[in-house]
Order: sequence, then structure tokens, then C-alpha cells
Amino acid sequence: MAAAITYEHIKTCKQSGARLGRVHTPHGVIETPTFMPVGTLATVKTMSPEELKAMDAQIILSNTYHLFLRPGHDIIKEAGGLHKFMNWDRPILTDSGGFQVFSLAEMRKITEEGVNFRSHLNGDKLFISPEVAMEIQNALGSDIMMAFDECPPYPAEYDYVKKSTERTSRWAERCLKSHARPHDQGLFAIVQGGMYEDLRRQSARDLTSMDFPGYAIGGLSVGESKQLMYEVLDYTVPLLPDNKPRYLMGVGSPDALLEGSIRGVDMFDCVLPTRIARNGTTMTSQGRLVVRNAQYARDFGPLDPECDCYTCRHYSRAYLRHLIKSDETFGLRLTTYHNLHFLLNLMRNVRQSIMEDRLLDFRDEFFEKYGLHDN
Ligand SMILES: Nc1nc(=O)c2cc3nc(NCCN4CCCCC4)[nH]c3cc2[nH]1
Ligand SMILES: [Zn+2]
Repeated sequence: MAAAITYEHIKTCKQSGARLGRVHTPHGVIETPTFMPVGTLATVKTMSPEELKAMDAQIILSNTYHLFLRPGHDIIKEAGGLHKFMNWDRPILTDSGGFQVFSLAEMRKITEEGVNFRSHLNGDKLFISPEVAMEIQNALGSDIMMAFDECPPYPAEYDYVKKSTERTSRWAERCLKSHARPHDQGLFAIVQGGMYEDLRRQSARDLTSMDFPGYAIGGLSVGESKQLMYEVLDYTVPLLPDNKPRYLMGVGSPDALLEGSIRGVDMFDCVLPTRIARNGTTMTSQGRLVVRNAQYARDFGPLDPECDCYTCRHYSRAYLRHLIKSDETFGLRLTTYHNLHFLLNLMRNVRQSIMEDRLLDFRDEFFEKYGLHDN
């Protein structure tokens, strides 16, 4: 039976070493490098599935931890799975809860068995382990599942990261063993190791020896500088098999998407575009633009003159500012629509630049316009 998730390499950019590919999943094909909008609670906040398709979102991300707490994976399973529950018939990737337990839950206690914690919603005593994380993701029916891992805090002592990374490798093996449907849902392992090259090497060696259909790079975008993140990518990405997808977790600023693609990363996700949109901060071809600022009160031009999205074709900066200042939900929808369209369009341009062997030139041109001269 065909493997659930397969990676098809199309070409490598002669100028940058970035790669163009396709990830084949039970719910369709993803062209890479790709950005995945985040739909934590089974919705990409304020967007409908039709709007996400209109901007060509090819895959979205949701969260095991959040859906476990509310509404509960049993309800979603009874609804026929997450695709049916949220009316999304394209690929879904679910994060395993490792990161969220540590960043959201209270009173968490980690043991070899798993993590005991209290719900950040109502204080209920809960427990997630590799086996529970797999039970939840199998109930959700996502196309790509993530192994249950610990994302060490940053900074963290070498010994702590070493013990944590070795436990994450043991947990990954337990996930593989307890995966109910390996042939029609793919399970990605998550490489850890903090900012320590030898621990990254050990983690990659452990996990690639278990032959997962795809590999994520975890433990980054946790407060370290972008330069340090790129340094870790420089030596970690080459440790991963080149015939499998590579997913950098939690990364979604335009510069990091470009630098990550150049280093051979295929998949990215981040709440950034949707989160900043809700306070009126937008990403435009001329850089960040905080449309709620007074300077736009009488600016009747489009948010981004170079953008052809629904928001930029029909509404002015003055109107967007008015809606955001008035806490009008439609304003959040319009800024979210534009920010997601902006990043999805950026990734389309990245793929086109790889096709034309000019991704470094594209990066330099983008940085010049976007105002990232220091990179
Ligand atoms: N299972 C799992 N393992 C990770 O190591 C991990 C590492 C991550 N690092 C991030 N960074 C998210 C940073 N984000 C930037 C915009 C504002 C909110 C936080 N998300 C992550 C998610 C992750 N999920
Ligand atoms: Zn736009």
C-alpha cells in the first residue's frame, strides 16, 4: 500500500541550494516550500475554508493539546474526524502537544511516562504521553501527525537538553509503535538538541534510524536570535534525509521563511500573520504597516499597492483603520486575509525563484523593499 506521505523532489535551485518539491498526502498534494496557516482550535481564526482555498492555502495546522482540552477528541472522532468537523478537505497537520503543554499548561510534571499537567482552561488534572498523543491524533484523523516531544526552553543547560533530547527519541519510538494507521496517516519525528551541535547530531541520528516519513526541526523559534536559528539550521538540515519533507516548526516571518527555504526547509507554520493581524499590524511589500496608526486616517489607497488580494482590491487603509479602531470583526477578517495571502504569495514567489535558479537574488530584492537591509 502506498505510504501515507511521500516526498517528490522536483529540482534544486542552482543559486541557493533550496529545493522545489511536492508532498503527497491522503488529502492532496502540497507544493513546497510552503507556509501552513495555523488553525489551533479547528479554525484559522476569522477565515472560512473557502477563503483559505481562494488564497491557495494547501495545508493547515491544528493542535492536539487544544483540541484534547476542548471540545475533546472523542467529539471530533464522533463527528467523523477533523476534516469533516471543520469542513476542510485538504491536508491537515496536527502538532502533538509537546510544545503547547510546556508553553500553556500549569503545574506540569514531566516523567519518562509522559506529562502530568493542569488544563489552562479549568485546572483539570490531565496527562499526555506518546501513546495518548497518538490516540488523540488518530481520532482527529490528520494527514500528518507529529511525534510527542519536549521542546526544551531557551536558554537551557547542556545536561538538561541532553536528557530531554534522549527522552524525546525514546518517545518518538513509542509514538511509532502506537500509531494505529501508519499507512494512511504520516507521522513526523521532531529533531531536538537545543543549540548544541552534538546533541542535534545525536537526535537526528536516533530519529533517522527509525525511518519516519518526514522530519521536523523543533526546539527553535523559542527566543534565540535569528542568526543563532540559522546557524542551527546550517548544520541540522543536512543531517536529514533528502527524500523526505523537512518542517521547521513555529517559523513564519518573511525573512525567516526565505532564509529557511534557502537552507533546504520545505514546510513552515506560524501564528504570526494571523495573530498580528488581529491588532492591526500587516505585512506589506514595503514592510510592516500598522494600519491602526493615525497617519492612515485619511489614506484612501489600498493597504498594499502591489497586492491583488480581496482586501487590497476593495478596501482602503482609512477603512481598515476605522474597523480595527472600532473593534469591528470585519476588520480582523480583512487584515488576516491580507497577511495570509501575503505569506502564501511570498512562498509562491519562492517556488518560482527556485524554478528560475534565482532565490538568492529574490531574497535580496525582497529584503531591500521590505526593509530588512541588515540581513
Ligand atoms: N511539538 C513541537 N515541538 C517543538 O519543538 C516546537 C517548537 C516550536 N517553536 C515554536 N515557535 C513559535 C514562536 N511563535 C512566534 C510568533 C508568536 C508566537 C510564538 N513553535 C513551536 C512548536 C513546536 N512543536
Ligand atoms: Zn492584500
